[in-house]
Amino acid sequence: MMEKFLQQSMDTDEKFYRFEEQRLKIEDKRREAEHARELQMLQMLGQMLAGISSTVSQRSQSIPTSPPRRANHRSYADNFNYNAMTATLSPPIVIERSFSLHRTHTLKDMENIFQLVRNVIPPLTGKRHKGQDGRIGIVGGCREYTGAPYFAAITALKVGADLSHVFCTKDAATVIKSYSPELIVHPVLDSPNAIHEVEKWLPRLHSVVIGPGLGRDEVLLETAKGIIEKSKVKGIPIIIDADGLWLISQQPSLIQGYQRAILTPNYMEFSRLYEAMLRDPVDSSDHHGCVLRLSQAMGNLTVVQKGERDLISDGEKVLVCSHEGSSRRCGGQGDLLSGSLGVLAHWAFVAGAEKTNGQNPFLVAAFGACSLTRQSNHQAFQKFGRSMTASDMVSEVGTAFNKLFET
Ligand SMILES: NC(=O)C1=CN([C@@H]2O[C@H](COP(=O)(O)OP(=O)(O)OC[C@H]3O[C@@H](n4cnc5c(N)ncnc54)[C@H](OP(=O)(O)O)[C@@H]3O)[C@@H](O)[C@H]2O)[C@@H](O)CC1
Ligand SMILES: Nc1ncnc2c1ncn2[C@@H]1O[C@H](COP(=O)(O)OP(=O)(O)OP(=O)(O)O)[C@@H](O)[C@H]1O
Repeated sequence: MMEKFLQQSMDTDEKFYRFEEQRLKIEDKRREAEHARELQMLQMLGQMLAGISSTVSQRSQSIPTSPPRRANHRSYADNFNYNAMTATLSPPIVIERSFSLHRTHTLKDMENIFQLVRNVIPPLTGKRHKGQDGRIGIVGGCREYTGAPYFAAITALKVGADLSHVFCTKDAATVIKSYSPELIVHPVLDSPNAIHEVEKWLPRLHSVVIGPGLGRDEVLLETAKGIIEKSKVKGIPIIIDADGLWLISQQPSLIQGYQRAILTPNYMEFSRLYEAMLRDPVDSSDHHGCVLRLSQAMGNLTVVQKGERDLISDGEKVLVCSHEGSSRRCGGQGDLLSGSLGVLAHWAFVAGAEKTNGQNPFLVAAFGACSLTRQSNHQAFQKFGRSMTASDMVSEVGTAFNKLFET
């Protein structure tokens, strides 16, 4: 009976998406025209600012704050034609410095980054339709672990995604559905043509989070590998967490150099990856250097090293998120982080260079997700103390988000 229910639910989804695809095409055309207008205005603005920027640029060249920009940095915004805009506008010097946080960072620097996060959040207006603010896919959930994909997927919705899909094994699907009617659950990961089953959905997804509750079964890891490869071909932002990171530590080339990927290792996962890539143990006296080096070794993709302070690097800069959380370390906190990052990575990616002041959107997204996770932790701990669990944190996501980004 449950299978029949799941089939019906998939059929309904299928129908909905056919209609939605039509609507999206129309909406895309409208947005393209809008972007062209914006671009024209920005080019005019760029010309006006050209005189001022050349003076500031000359001054900034004497300040050795960060390594040179990656040659392909602009590719983040290619889809949206922002490369023309960044070529016209001068580099955002002030924010550039505030991002160079490997030595010192002030409250003002932090506020600048918070502001960039606020910039990428899509406004709530009556003009948008279901799906536009984010369709996120979570790949994970097996017989042992059903909580992790649930936490990630529900957090994505609470942050503001419109639709959250979980791709899990058959065993896990009914359980995850029973936690929440809000989630769309696909019991496909252990089916014979699992990769194809997930691939069908990829054109409709804005980002994928791979790993929460995936487990380490060889067949499932092979499927995850196939999904990563298909997602890369489509240029979808990929967040890799938990057992997804186990896979990457075995086969780093799978994601190496794909700069639309964000890795979110905890202490153990970081050590595994670092040793696999750098052939050295982690230097516990130089956390900043280690996260920077790992990102570089992976081809400058974004690495979020979770811990007492979250360190975020794209191989050029290191951001530190030490927003107050709590001393409670219940399982599932990393799943909230990866789920929220799924949404924020999409928002930052499509927001365009002017909203992130030309900075790597995934750094901005990661800083937002870390702050949000820690704020949710802090609020839940205030209420529940030692009995606080990840579900209590999920209940705080909405108010934490408002407090950080909408006040
Ligand atoms: N409700 C659910 O369904 C949940 C399911 N989850 C899912 O579980 C799966 C496995 O994930 P994982 O994190 O347990 O595996 P892994 O990385 O091998 O760590 C294992 C060992 O590493 C150590 N260790 C960890 N942190 C450390 C630190 N900071 N500092 C020092 N040591 C540290 C620690 O070792 P110990 O202290 O026991 O010696 C720990 O036992 C994965 O799919 C995940 O998504 C979770 O999301 C939770 C909620
Ligand atoms: N020692 C700490 N002090 C304060 N906050 C921490 C500490 N360690 C982790 N955190 C917070 O918890 C978040 C998740 O980190 P954690 O190391 O628990 O991930 P994880 O092990 O992958 O989680 P999960 O249990 O979901 O697998 C971090 O982003 C950070 O906000």
